[in-house]
Amino acid sequence: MSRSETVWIVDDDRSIRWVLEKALQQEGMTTQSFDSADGVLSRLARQQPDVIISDIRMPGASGLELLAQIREHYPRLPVIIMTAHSDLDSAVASYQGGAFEYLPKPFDVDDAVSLVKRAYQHAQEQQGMHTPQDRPRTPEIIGEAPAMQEVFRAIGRLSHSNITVLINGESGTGKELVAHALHRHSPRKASPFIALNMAAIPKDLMESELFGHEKGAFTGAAAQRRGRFEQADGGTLFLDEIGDMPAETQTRLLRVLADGEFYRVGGHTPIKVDVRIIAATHQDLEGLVQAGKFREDLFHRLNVIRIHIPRLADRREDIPALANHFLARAAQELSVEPKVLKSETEEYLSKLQWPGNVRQMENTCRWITVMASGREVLVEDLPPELLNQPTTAQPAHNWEQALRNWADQALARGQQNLLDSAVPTFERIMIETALKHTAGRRRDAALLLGWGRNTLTRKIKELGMRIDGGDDEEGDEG
Ligand SMILES: Nc1ncnc2c1ncn2[C@@H]1O[C@H](COP(=O)(O)OP(=O)(O)OP(=O)(O)O)[C@@H](O)[C@H]1O
Repeated sequence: MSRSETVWIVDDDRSIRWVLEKALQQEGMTTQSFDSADGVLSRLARQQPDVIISDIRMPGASGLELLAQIREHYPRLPVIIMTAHSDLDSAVASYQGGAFEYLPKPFDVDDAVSLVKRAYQHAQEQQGMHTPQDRPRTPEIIGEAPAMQEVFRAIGRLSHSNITVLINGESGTGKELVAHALHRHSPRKASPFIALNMAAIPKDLMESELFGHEKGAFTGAAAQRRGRFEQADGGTLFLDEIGDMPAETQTRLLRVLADGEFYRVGGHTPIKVDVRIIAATHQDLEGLVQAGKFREDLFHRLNVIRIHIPRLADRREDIPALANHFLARAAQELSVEPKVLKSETEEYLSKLQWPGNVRQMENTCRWITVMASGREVLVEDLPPELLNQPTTAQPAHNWEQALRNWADQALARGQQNLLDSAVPTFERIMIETALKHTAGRRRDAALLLGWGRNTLTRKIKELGMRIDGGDDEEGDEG
């Protein structure tokens, strides 16, 4: 680097400022310290550093307010937010507010220094002053919907652990993005994140892909090769579409997870690795276990923490933000001006089913960027396949899926005795609906439900339901 990088340190705690100053200066960086965000805001108008590292809680403007101002006025200036360990909400907020990274306190000084260096390098790459390095920045995850907030919370909660995670969600919902975020926000972030899609690898190459092979191990093995496990040593191995893993490989994987060591194909020396596994699937793994297609013991080893990524149709409120994000990205890729959605178009897009989830949305935005004629995108400008689609018309069995999602999330939250609340709710809804259809006549409603009248009366009582008026038959109770 031809000139020394300038880093601004913002913290009301003098000892933290001091520690950071010393460490960064030792690495040849120029530092300037501030004891409040207010000081920084007034200074920024005149001068900008290369990187800012800021605490959240300070007298006056908070670090998050500072972050918001910087994002708005100096979007290229990377900000690292320091947060107290326990303060998960701030961690998530800083991440969503566009912080380059957040640094949990207390931190390791070396980590802080390497983070500052990465932030600097990233900003340089963004400005095209350096050729991109091998670590492409994972795009931020967009998600205001409650179900996505739940996902962010999980990422925050797991950010100090190396625990195995199983990610569930339909194809294109963002499983790989979340896996990558889990890695980036983990103690292993400085080590590799290696992704491998089980569905994309021919069955007979899978073992060598995962574990590597020795020279001459099989026809075509002309040289020794390190497998993905070795490449991911110290870091994270993301096994996508784990449900597609062949039975023999499952057995092998289970052994590796138990022993922490393996042999390359054709090899005789055990190789020790330290790898965190994140697996993902769009399939119902429990179902595969029951059908004998997935090893139960492997399932339990992977299913330590489960994160469910909702379908795009279950987080419609995020659709406009996602669409605008992808339009901006497509415009950047193609070096054209970004298209702008008319509000009717946004609304129309928000009502579609999106069976291909976020990936379909991303592809649609590329299509629009190339194909739409004007700068403003009208409904007519959308790809033809989106124009003749049922919109929010819910398929009749959607409630089953909704129920499934509900149960999945309740269990993921550690809830127990699910049926205690689910069954009465179910019965109450059925009874209310039937009574509505019969204008409150219990005898008829019982018939519609397929219960005897006494059963219905008993249920109404047990459920503590207050049924007002319309009951013409109280007298003939048997
Ligand atoms: N919430 C989000 N915000 C921004 N981009 C997203 C979001 N979710 C997904 N994407 C983008 O959508 C695309 C699909 O996501 P990803 O590959 O992570 O999905 P997936 O569930 O792993 O898909 P598959 O199961 O088909 O492998 C990616 O380009 C990803 O960057």
